[in-house]
Amino acid sequence: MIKVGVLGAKGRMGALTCVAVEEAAGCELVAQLDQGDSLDVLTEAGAEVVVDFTRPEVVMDNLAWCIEHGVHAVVGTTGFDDARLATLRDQLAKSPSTGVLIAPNFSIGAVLMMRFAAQAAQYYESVEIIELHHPDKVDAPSGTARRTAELIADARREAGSGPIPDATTTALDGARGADVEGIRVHGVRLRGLIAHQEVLFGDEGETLTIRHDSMARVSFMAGVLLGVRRIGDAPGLTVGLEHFMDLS
Ligand SMILES: NC(=O)C1=CN([C@@H]2O[C@H](COP(=O)(O)OP(=O)(O)OC[C@H]3O[C@@H](n4cnc5c(N)ncnc54)[C@H](OP(=O)(O)O)[C@@H]3O)[C@@H](O)[C@H]2O)C=CC1
Ligand SMILES: O=C(O)C1=N[C@H](C(=O)O)C[C@H](O)C1
Repeated sequence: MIKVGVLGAKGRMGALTCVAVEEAAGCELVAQLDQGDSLDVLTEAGAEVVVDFTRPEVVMDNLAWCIEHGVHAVVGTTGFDDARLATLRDQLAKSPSTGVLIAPNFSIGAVLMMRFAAQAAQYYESVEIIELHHPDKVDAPSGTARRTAELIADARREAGSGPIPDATTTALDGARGADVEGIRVHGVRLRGLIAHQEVLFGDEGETLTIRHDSMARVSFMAGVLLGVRRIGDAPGLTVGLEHFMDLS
C-alpha cells in the first residue's frame, strides 16, 4: 500500500483527489491537510507520497518540506517557471532518493494535446494558444498553456522556424494576449467552463486546430493516480506526466 497525503484537501481538486485515493487499489489515504494545518501531520501519519493541489504562492514551501523529509511529491499546483524548477533540482540534489513530479496537466487528453501541438509546431508559420477556464481560477495564463507554449517554442527553435508574422503596431493592452517565449497566449474565464485549450496553427491556405476539453475534474484523476504509483521509482525532478506514459 502506498501511503498518501493530500495538501489542499478542501479545494476543488484536493477533495476529489482524496476520494480517488481512497478508492484506488494499492493506495491508502493517511492525511488530508488544508490551509493552516501543520505539515508534521504527514510524518506522523507515515505519508510516503504527497499530492499537492494548493496555490502557486505556497507550493514551494510545501515542496521544500517534502524534500527535506524524504516524502515524494506529485504536484498539480501551477506557477512553475525555470527559476522554481532550478530551486527544486538544487533541493533534490540533497535528497537523492526523493521524487517530485510537476504535472501542468494530469488529464491524459491534455498531455496528448501538448504532444500533438509540439509535433505540429515545425510545420506552421503561425501559432496561437487560447486557454479557457472557470472564473474561480487564480492564475493566468494556465500552467498548461504556458507549458504548451514552451514546448512549441522549443520545437520551432529546433526546426529553425522564423518569427511568427504579426504586423500589429497599435493595440489595446492585452489585445494580443501574453507573450510566452514568443507564442501569444489568450485567456478566457467563463462560468460553466472547467478546463479547455485550443492550439491554432496556420499557414498559406490552411489552419489546424487542436482542442482539448476537460468537462469534469474527474478527468484529472487517472493521471494523479498514475503519478502516485510511479513517483516512488522516479527520484529527482520529473516535469510532465508524459514521462510516466508510454507515448512512443
Ligand atoms: N495539474 C492539473 O491537472 C491541475 C492543476 N490545477 C491547479 O491546482 C491548483 C489548485 O486548484 P483548485 O483545486 O481549483 O483550487 P482551490 O482553491 O479549490 O483549492 C486550493 C486549496 O488549497 C488550500 N490551501 C491554500 N494554502 C494551503 C496550504 N499552505 N496548505 C494546504 N492547503 C492550502 C486552499 O485553502 P484556501 O481556499 O483557504 O486558501 C484550498 O482549499 C491550482 O494551481 C490549479 O491551477 C487544477 C486542476 C488540474
Ligand atoms: O485551475 C484549473 O482549473 C486548472 N489548472 C491547470 C492549469 O493551469 O493548466 C490544469 C487545468 O487546466 C485546470
